[in-house]
Amino acid sequence: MRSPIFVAIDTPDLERAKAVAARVRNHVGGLKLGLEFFCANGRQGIREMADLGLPIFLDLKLHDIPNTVGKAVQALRPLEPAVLTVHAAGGRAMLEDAKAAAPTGTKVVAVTVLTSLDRGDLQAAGVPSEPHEQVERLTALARDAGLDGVVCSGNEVAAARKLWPEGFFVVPGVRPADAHAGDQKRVITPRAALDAGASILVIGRPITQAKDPDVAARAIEATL
Ligand SMILES: O=C(O)c1cc(=O)[nH]c(=O)n1[C@@H]1O[C@H](COP(=O)(O)O)[C@@H](O)[C@H]1O
Repeated sequence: MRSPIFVAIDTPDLERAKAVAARVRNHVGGLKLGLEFFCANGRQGIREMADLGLPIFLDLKLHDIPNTVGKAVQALRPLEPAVLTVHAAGGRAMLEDAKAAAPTGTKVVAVTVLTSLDRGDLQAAGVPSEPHEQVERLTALARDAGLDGVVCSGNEVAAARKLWPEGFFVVPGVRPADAHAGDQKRVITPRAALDAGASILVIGRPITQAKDPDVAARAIEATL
């Protein structure tokens, strides 16, 4: 079976991205490319990474009015990513337009509450809820809008899956027991995330910043 690990290749440097991906390709299930990579390398860069033969998770976290997001997703159609992200907070109409514009084979998933945020950050933004309440609320919104799944932390994925048993659950903020959390506030180990119901795990720095990314990916895989 393919590994549930999608490695987050967060770099603007195409050659470095290719080198890291080539090192870890046998121990991960796919490549996640985000804003940093896309702003520097665009659609051509995504195509070059797709040539390595692994599924591509295009993490652009689109969040705008429905028309703009729908047109942006249309512009991305030729890339046929395996997974594409939008922000659930964009609202139901935006989520529906994103899904309608995506290729049939693309899973459109909605980011609920970023794993870098905690209760205090939500309060400061005017959201008077605990992260898990807000994740549940936005998971129900994404489900009702016809999306394929959501992104949430491993702390909430069990509750979110209860609301949406057939949903596709992406869990970032994943840290092996001895790793630094860095800017992530809601973290979980890879094993615990899978046990709680994650469909795939997004793991970046614990692999990409390791002295040997392949060894790091293998060590994480061995814990699953
Ligand atoms: O959508 C995401 O992938 C995402 C959502 C979220 O809530 N938190 C989050 O960290 N991510 C992404 O997951 C990756 C995490 O990277 P590391 O913290 O280095 O493992 C980054 O590429 C983030 O952009």
